[in-house]
Amino acid sequence: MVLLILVWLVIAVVVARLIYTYFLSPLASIPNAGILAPISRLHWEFPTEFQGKLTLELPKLHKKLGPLVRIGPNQVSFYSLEVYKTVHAPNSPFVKDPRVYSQFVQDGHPALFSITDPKEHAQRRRHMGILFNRSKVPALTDMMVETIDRFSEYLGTASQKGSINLVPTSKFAFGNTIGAIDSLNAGKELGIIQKNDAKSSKMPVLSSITSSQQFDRWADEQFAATMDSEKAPSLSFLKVMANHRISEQSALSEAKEMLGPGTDTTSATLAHILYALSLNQAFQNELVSDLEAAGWPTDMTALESTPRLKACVKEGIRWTGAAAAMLPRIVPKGGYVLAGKNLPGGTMISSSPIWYLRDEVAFPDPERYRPTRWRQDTDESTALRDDYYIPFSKGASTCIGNHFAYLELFLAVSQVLRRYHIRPGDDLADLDVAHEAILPPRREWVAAVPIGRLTVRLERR
Ligand code: HEM
Repeated sequence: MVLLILVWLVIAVVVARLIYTYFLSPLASIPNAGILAPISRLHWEFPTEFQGKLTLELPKLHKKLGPLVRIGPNQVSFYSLEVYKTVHAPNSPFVKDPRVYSQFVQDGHPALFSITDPKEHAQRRRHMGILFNRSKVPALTDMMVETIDRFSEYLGTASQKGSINLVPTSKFAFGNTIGAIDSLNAGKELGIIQKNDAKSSKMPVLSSITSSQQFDRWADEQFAATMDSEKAPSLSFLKVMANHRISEQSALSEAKEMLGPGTDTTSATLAHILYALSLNQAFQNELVSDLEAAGWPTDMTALESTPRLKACVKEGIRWTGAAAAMLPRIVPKGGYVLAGKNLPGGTMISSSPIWYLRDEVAFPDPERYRPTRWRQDTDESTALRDDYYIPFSKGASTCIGNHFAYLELFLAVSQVLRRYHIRPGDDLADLDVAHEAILPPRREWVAAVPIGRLTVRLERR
């Protein structure tokens, strides 16, 4: 009898919860991503993300269902530039969701990316400006050129055997990044890389970060070497940070946290640009002529004043959409009206900046790599284009590395072109080499990962 009552009680609670979730909750009037999505994130959002399809599927659903889609009991996805501008405004009351961003904290010391308290975040950002502001980034030019030289040498050696697949250069795995940095420095690869690469076929960033003991050891060694004035490079991120009101421990956490957002993004973009250039020989030749005429500059002002190079890189950043993640924010206490719906305080809302980069009106044929779209004179259509170009997001947490990324990409594209003529890979030899590359199929987690190969052949000039 008691058991029967218990069973009925459980059923009553479940039914009451279902009635609340589907009919009475303030989110009930928002269309659902899937029939079971409002019950638990495990029913729709988590499995879709696990497969790397969340940011690929949601824009299709938004097209059918409108600017707001419920993806979990308390989670809403939005796709509207107007809403994006409100949520990511400079003094926005929508803060980063600590449940998500805390996953990126290293050693219990939150860094810029994972700090969720707005005041603490604003203060850290001011301090970090000493390295990342537009006026400071050019100081990194020599260091970047030196590293790019070694990277170009590596490409030359690798391509002696034939076509090379650029995906390992860009494949998203935190481990790959560390491996690339470390093998460039020491000429050897760390064991952690193989382990991470094996694990990172699913949800790469999580699996990689959790297997980070070896990484921590490696980072500590790098830190000790950097702080040792005899062994240290003349310009060092860690030293500058540690000498500017940021504790040594926080400086190390900043450096570690930055490896993901700061390297996978630019390496994926570079790989996509080189691939696209291999398929558009006419554009590549024109770009080389411009760079030759400008004397292969390495100065940032000269690089960004070379219109074809600027168009090449800007379109590469748009087309690659390397930072694919949804950026979860919390609706402030008291609730907020967005897209005509009153969302209660505490709701998690998110959107991916790369959706706006693929807007069909702002960027006709968004899947095509078309640098010329950045060379049109300013008019009404370019205003829309410029408004939708938000690869680095907007507001208080807009990417602090954007000038760094531009300089790195300007230098990497131009220095690789200086040494090599980029031809399509052998498997693409039948393709017309005068076409606009189409975005290769991919999966998207925190970063975008091409499913197939991006091959090119390099011929020394
Ligand atoms: C094509 C290259 C890049 C793209 C598309 C990109 C994109 C983004 C986006 C969309 C955000 C916002 C994330 C959020 O709100 O959660 C972000 C933040 C960030 N990015 Fe980048 N990024 C790039 C390169 C870089 C580089 C080169 C660095 C460092 C050297 C970097 C470091 C950071 C950091 C530290 C943040 C956190 C900023 C904050 O919360 O104040 N990124 N990036």
